[in-house]
Amino acid sequence: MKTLPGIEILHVSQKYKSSRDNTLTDISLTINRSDVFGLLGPNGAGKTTLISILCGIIPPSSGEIGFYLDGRILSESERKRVIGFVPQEYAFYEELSPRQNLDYFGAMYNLPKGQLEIRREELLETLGLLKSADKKVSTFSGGMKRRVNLAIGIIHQPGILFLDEPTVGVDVQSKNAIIRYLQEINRQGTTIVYTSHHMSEAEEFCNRIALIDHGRVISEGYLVDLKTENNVLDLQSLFIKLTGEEYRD
Ligand SMILES: Nc1ncnc2c1ncn2[C@@H]1O[C@H](COP(=O)(O)OP(=O)(O)OP(=O)(O)O)[C@@H](O)[C@H]1O
Repeated sequence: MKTLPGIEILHVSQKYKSSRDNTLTDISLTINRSDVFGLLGPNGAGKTTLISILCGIIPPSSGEIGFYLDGRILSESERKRVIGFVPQEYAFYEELSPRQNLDYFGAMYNLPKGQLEIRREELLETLGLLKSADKKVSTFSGGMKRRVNLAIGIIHQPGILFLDEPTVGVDVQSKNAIIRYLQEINRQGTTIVYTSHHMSEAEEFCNRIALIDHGRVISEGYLVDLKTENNVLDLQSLFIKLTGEEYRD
């Protein structure tokens, strides 16, 4: 894929009414169409706030965000169709089965019935959920719930996908399955923006990153370049070098 812009973030700042200081200050980033882009940083850095703004869940206090597809800027209604979001919290109905959940969320995107059925079965199979497809999600393990959460976020085949810690609290098998699947859809053309606290996972998965600390971008670029410039061998060392050793809570 060529290096075309996917998302342009210009001077985004955010101040919650209840807090004294800005949570985000003057964030400007360009995310390319072909990227797996990691938003990384210590606890409380502002990653979830930024991803929530990018998904349109909360408006920024100031600044602008442009979404591009095939080199042209998307309208508000196009954005809603093109964007997918996999939140950190589970976003499904525990009392429903994966099949019922996918039918419900697919209908919310107005997917035609036949198309939805094909997509639903494809996702259940690829994410290893077929055998439990009619059982209540409340009975599932953490790894299975994460995979249901992912399936729901991508039911409408988004062109731009945001994921907030998609592999938190899951075993290696589920983590690998999720990352492999995300790599595949990125190869097929989906822009991916994700947050994680797993540095080895992010190192394997992302081509570009932004390190956020105290609500500001303190470093951004291609991971290989950042490691060379900072004379470190891995992402974890880069993270510690740039954000320090002290606790953030
Ligand atoms: N709705 C809100 N109202 C007020 N303050 C908030 C709200 N949401 C988040 N914050 C504050 O904004 C700061 C950034 O939080 P955010 O969740 O965006 O960080 P994060 O980088 O995702 O952290 P973590 O890695 O712990 O998930 C924190 O100090 C948090 O307490």
